[in-house]
Amino acid sequence: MHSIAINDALCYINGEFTRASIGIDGKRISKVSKQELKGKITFTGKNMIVIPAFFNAHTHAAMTLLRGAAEDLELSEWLRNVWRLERKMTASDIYWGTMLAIVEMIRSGIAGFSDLYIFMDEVAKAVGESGVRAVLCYGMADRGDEEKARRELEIGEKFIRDWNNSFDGRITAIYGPHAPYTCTPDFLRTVKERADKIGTRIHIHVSETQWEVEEIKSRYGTTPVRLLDRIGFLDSNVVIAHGVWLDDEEIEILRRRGVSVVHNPVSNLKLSSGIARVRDMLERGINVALGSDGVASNNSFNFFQEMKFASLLQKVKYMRADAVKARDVMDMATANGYAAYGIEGGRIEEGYLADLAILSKSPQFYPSYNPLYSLVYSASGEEVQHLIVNGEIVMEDRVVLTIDEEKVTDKVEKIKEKFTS
Ligand SMILES: N[C@@H](CCSC[C@H]1O[C@@H](n2cnc3c(=O)[nH]cnc32)[C@H](O)[C@@H]1O)C(=O)O
Ligand SMILES: [Zn+2]
Repeated sequence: MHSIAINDALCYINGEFTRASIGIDGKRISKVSKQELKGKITFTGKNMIVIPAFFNAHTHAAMTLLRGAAEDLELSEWLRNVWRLERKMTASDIYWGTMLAIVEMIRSGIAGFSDLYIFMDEVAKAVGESGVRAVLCYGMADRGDEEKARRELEIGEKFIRDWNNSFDGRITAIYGPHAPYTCTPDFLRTVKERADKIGTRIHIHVSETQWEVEEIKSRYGTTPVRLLDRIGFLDSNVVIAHGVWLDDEEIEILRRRGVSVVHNPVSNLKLSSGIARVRDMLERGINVALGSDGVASNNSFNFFQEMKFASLLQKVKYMRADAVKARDVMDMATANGYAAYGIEGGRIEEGYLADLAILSKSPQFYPSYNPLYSLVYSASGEEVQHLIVNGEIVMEDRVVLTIDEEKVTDKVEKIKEKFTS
């Protein structure tokens, strides 16, 4: 008798859909079988599709608060606006903004996310209460000020001490230096040394825009990835967001160092940053995950949309329909995100964490040649019926069990007023 049994469903296993039953005990998948399984709670239904839940590998969850506040601007202009508004944010605002993000993510089949932001204690509380998984870091920027460097590092490290591995292992707390243009090489070197000492990962924005590449060249005489490599920053404990403007040699450096890259196609389009060389990276064996970025530059957490954009963009970038296939983006959205942060999830396999999304077929899933193509190219997101995270049901029949949605949207609407005055 398993605590949860999912019977006779079309399951995404090793890149294809096969009929199987899944048994869950504690926080892990304990059985994947062709036979029917017994469970205290069971899910059955001939049209059920089960996938490893998505992992949103780069976001700033509470930026839901600024969704729609700075529109049709490129990154540096957008950031100037955003940074002015972020100064008005309080700890409590961040809590409610994050809760809204989590509601949307759960409804889109996302079980876990990586967040780099401010007032991270509030983000951790929201993650704890809502039952999802997260890799969290306080976004640090020294901006060439030694005193600020010290303060930022202190906040970042206190956060790691307070929250790493909390809530039954659902939270992983890591280092989050913002970017090479807001952090000095000295600061980044210190962060890397500290991270190595305690064996912690690092998440950072790198090579997002052409402006960044030019800025780093004029300051340090080299490109962002080369700069990071020169200071000994890059290895398999580092996850970079974006990586839009990489040359061949930089891609080779990332491969050699085992760095993971998070692709954020919609945000990169919306801020007119560019289209990353995802095919080249995947072909060379780089672990590429998928992210929404903050929804002030997206403007929603819809991982089906994110997958579709990721695949379609690469097809025209390379003028090859097979540049990035449906299976590639499914893996980017699931297994690769977990792998980037060293979390044993993202696969329907015995021993893996039980983070699973159960979907039903919507009309646009018919006729059903192969659910993989329906998921990547036709889904709206409404197909996600139930979400299981760490072996617990957090959404059932599209009702998020852990969060009062109306309270959250009311609060956020009130908070918005201070940004418009
Ligand atoms: N503690 C830092 C703030 C860094 S937090 C992370 C920051 O990343 C910003 N951000 C959000 N999306 C992006 C992006 O796509 N590229 C670069 N920065 C972003 C976000 O607005 C937030 O201010 C300080 O003292 O300035
Ligand atoms: Zn970002």
